[in-house]
Amino acid sequence: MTAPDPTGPDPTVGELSEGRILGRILERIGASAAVVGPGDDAAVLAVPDGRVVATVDTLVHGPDFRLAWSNAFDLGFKAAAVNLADVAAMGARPTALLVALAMPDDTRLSFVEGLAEGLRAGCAELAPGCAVEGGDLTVSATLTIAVTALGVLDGREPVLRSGARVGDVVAIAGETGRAAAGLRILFDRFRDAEGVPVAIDADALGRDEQEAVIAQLRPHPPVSLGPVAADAGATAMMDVSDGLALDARRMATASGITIDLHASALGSDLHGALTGGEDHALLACFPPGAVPAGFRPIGVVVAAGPSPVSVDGTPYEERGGWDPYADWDAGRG
Ligand SMILES: Nc1ncnc2c1ncn2[C@@H]1O[C@H](COP(=O)(O)OP(=O)(O)O)[C@@H](O)[C@H]1O
Ligand SMILES: Cc1ncc(C[n+]2csc(CCOP(=O)(O)OP(=O)(O)O)c2C)c(N)n1
Ligand SMILES: [Mg+2]
Repeated sequence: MTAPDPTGPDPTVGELSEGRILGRILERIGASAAVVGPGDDAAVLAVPDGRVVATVDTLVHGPDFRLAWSNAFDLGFKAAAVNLADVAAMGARPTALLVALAMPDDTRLSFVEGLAEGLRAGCAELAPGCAVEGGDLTVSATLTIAVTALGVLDGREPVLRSGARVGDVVAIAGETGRAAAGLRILFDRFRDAEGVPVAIDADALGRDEQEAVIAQLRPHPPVSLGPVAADAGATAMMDVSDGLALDARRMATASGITIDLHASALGSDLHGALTGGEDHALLACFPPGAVPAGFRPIGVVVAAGPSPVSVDGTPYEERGGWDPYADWDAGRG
């Protein structure tokens, strides 16, 4: 038990000390799985086969989330999920997160606690055995959550974007377009006359709409299927963060082939499935007959054609996904 804060039940971080905020975080992130966990100058992690998988993704208030729509728990969960998906997409098992938090000084302590709880829940649900093993705290005008994720390959070879071969089956695990449908609902329905985001009224949404909004705010990528795909012989893999067409183009370009997607495998909203990001589905290529349970075929790898991605043989020429520099409207709210 910590002593009550002298400043009242829910002080702002600006009324507290770094040590006190850190104490509240450490109480909530769960047990360390590291050789040395949080609290020293750095964490010490075991590396069973001598290789570390390492990635970082940042959530910034404005282009990545709005505080009217995301609560602290969901933000923590999402910050974990987007990074765990990148580790999984290498065929690896996530082992540790390092979390850098830059917060405005009027951020409530309860918000920091919610973030820590969301990070813990994201690890527990998506990558059991992975935990927050360290991080950093600082003050900033813009709330920013930068998560570094580390993972191990357990003797597997990493699955790169560049290994797809002509004749492979293109398959996906997870959703396509759901999170983007949720984001569209938020922008269309939960802003005021000036376009400023307002609180979500869940009762105003049908069940499918609620699920799409949850997919946006608290995505559940199929993290455990990354190693499964690697073990099944995946030749190439990546997570779909920006949009299927855009990310498939990155894979096709890296591999020097064309990915031909089958429209009939992508559901009734083809445009949404091709362009919607943030589901963090795992897109992978497998030799014919090797697609493991949890993945569904959505296309084939063909020889490099006029465009890196085609749909039912027709070159796909739109950008097909999110670009933070081109697409952010500069709003925060
Ligand atoms: N500032 C940077 N410095 C060095 N490498 C970077 C930087 N930003 C991105 N990268 C690398 O470029 C690649 C693509 O990045 P990104 O589009 O963020 O991938 P992802 O969608 O998997 O997060 C990754 O290998 C990433 O590590
Ligand atoms: C308020 C808000 N505006 C816009 C978006 C859309 N958006 C933000 S990040 C993103 C895609 C992934 O982000 P990026 O930084 O490119 O992650 P990475 O590809 O590095 O994983 C999308 C579609 C959003 N989620 N929330
Ligand atoms: Mg990234």
